[in-house]
Amino acid sequence: MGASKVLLVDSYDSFTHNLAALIVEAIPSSEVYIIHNDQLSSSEVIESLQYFSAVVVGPGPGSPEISSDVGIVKDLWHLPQSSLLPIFGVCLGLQSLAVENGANLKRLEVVKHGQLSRIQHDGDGLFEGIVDAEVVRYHSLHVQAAGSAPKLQELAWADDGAENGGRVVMALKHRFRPFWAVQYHPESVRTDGSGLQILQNFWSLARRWSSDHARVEVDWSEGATALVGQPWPHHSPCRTQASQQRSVVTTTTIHAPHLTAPQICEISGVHNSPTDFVLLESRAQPGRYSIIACLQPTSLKVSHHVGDDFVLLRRSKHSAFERLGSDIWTWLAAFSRAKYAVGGLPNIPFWGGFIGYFSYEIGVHSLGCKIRHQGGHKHPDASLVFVERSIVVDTMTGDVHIQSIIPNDAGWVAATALTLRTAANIADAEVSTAKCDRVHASSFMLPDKAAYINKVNLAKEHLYAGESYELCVTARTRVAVPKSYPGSSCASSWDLYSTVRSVNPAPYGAYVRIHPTTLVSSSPERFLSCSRPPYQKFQLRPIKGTVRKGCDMTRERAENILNSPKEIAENLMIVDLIRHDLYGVLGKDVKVTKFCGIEEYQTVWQLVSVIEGSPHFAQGDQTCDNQLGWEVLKRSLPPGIMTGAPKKRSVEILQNLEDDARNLYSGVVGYHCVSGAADWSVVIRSCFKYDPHPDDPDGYDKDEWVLGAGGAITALSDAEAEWDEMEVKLQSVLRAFKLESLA
Ligand SMILES: C=C(O[C@@H]1C=C(C(=O)O)C=C[C@H]1O)C(=O)O
Ligand SMILES: NC(=O)CC[C@H](N)C(=O)O
Repeated sequence: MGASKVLLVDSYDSFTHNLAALIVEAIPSSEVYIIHNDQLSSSEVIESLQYFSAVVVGPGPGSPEISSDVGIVKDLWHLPQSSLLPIFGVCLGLQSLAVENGANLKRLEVVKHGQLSRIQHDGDGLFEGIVDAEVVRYHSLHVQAAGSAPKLQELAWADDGAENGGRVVMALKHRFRPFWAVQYHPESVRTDGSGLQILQNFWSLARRWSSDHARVEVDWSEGATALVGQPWPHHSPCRTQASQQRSVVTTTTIHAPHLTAPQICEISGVHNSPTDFVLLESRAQPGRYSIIACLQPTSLKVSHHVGDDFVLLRRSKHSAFERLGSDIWTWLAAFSRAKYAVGGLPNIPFWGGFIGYFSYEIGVHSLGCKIRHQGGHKHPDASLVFVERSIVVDTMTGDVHIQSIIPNDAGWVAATALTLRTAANIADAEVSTAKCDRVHASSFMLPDKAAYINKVNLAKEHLYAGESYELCVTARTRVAVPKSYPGSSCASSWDLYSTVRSVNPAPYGAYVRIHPTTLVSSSPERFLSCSRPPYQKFQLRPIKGTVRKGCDMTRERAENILNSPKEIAENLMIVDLIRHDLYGVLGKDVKVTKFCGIEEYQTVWQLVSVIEGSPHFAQGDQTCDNQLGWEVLKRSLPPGIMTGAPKKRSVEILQNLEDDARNLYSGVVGYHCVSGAADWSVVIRSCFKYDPHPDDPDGYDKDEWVLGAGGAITALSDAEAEWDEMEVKLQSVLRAFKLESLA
């Protein structure tokens, strides 16, 4: 017997792949095909139904009464008898079933986003074996079928008490057609075992209905693939020729526990501002390794603007444009594949490879959203250097590894090891000389409080209307700093980095000077990492939930605040979104290994979760493996913590709410090693600047540093408290600057 095929109709939600994973778990040997609700015409969808055993209609933003929000979903409930098949609806799916059958649609008084409820049911077959279910809800709208939709039967309810005037419908079935639906999210990680059970029960009911009606699916054909594509999960490995010659990494290790990464940077020429320089620094747990790129004039720099169909390649004074086959990600995957290297030390995460950043807008583009703020096109949205020589400091053991992937480069490795050994002897005797004075600024342009509060309130309106479950609203601050020239007393960008790392020590510090961009980052947050293949493990570490430290804020008080339903809900929504992102490429094996742990940082306490996954498909030969990290990155950007959920609609709303492009802020910075390992942090608690345009008269005496800060807004957010939270995050870097007195 072939696999049971299920068609999953996605309304651009960020939990769809979680539902796909649950379907595959619930239905033995099933295959799930996912289509967007506007991908095919109604008649095409109806034509495709003959190949499927059942349809699942997923959740989504918006309203079942708005045609563009539900697309062809609304037509599924009016299928001609000849095309009828079992359908299961989730959330927006239930609401559409209800509305199309005449039920009343209302707004909840108190919306439920990421909230847990116990449900009561009437013992109908859909709930067989489920006694006491605790389920996660993500909805602003709800339906009432009793009295208005005689063809529908209510099956389950949540008692919201005074909040929403008593019972809220949680499940429905059609009395005459094989349609069942739930208002809650069986696929959420916090829904109990009843989530799996409800899908299994649906499948039993569906089988029974199909057998009673002698319904048999038509054998799969190429025509079906042409309509609905490949089954989930869909992953597209790079097909370019792998290089026959593999580079071999040359490494020498010295033990130098007192030699810090910044000292090594200073020895390696960081003060020479016109050159490029890159440091990724771990200054706090859970970071461990610091990576210093030893760039040469011939090091390859790759940059790309969102929307362009080419990359700019620069080496020494030469530059060339190269056309992208399909997009920047496939270009990077192909390049990485050709540069596959072996023989580095197994414990060191980075042997050589790309280091750099991707802007927020590049992620927005990958999502298929139109970019509203054109600021993004003036500056590179991706800027990377290909690092062949590097120094990696293991902050735990004090070992310093000097490595090169250039053939016959043992001479450089040995000479650098000697230089560092000598420096280490001096460092043993001295304390670090790195400056950490606050940087003089000539002006600050801070976000306007009233405007920010207005945006928070507008965001809440979108949440009440069911457009989004959570929105990460952010604002920019601009700081003008007198320009530093050789010999001047003004602070350089490296001085600024030294100050930022001392006022806000962070696990994912970064100093990335790839002209025309300079980034100074002290991010607490890993976005995505993956270990070296084979047996790759991917990890995301979202932080959601922030409490400011201070003398009145004990750990116990912070824990009480962070363990509140509001903060947990904020984090849960992102955990579910990230599971969806990872499931999208990896398929089955995605796990939440930590849920809402409390972690302490320099100025804040944060709620942190960890989601991990491994590819369940064969990864092919080793050289091919080193590019899967690019695909996972592409399909996970922009970071969900910086958008909210569902991602696409939230990004669209945020682009309208915010006044300018986010650029590097909300993007990612990190590396992709030639071995296939990678680690990217979220660009927050950071600032960046661009070299002035030659026509900009102000650019010669001032640098403009841009800082972003914001926070997740939920329906439970208090606008004043959100402003305070944004300020706390902003201050983590803003306090590295000091406003010059005008006297
Ligand atoms: C938006 C920022 O931070 C993000 C938002 C958080 C929150 O809403 O609690 C916490 C950490 C980050 O994911 C920022 O620092 O600007
Ligand atoms: N999760 C969902 O499908 C939500 C449906 C609808 N947008 C609501 O908020 O009620």
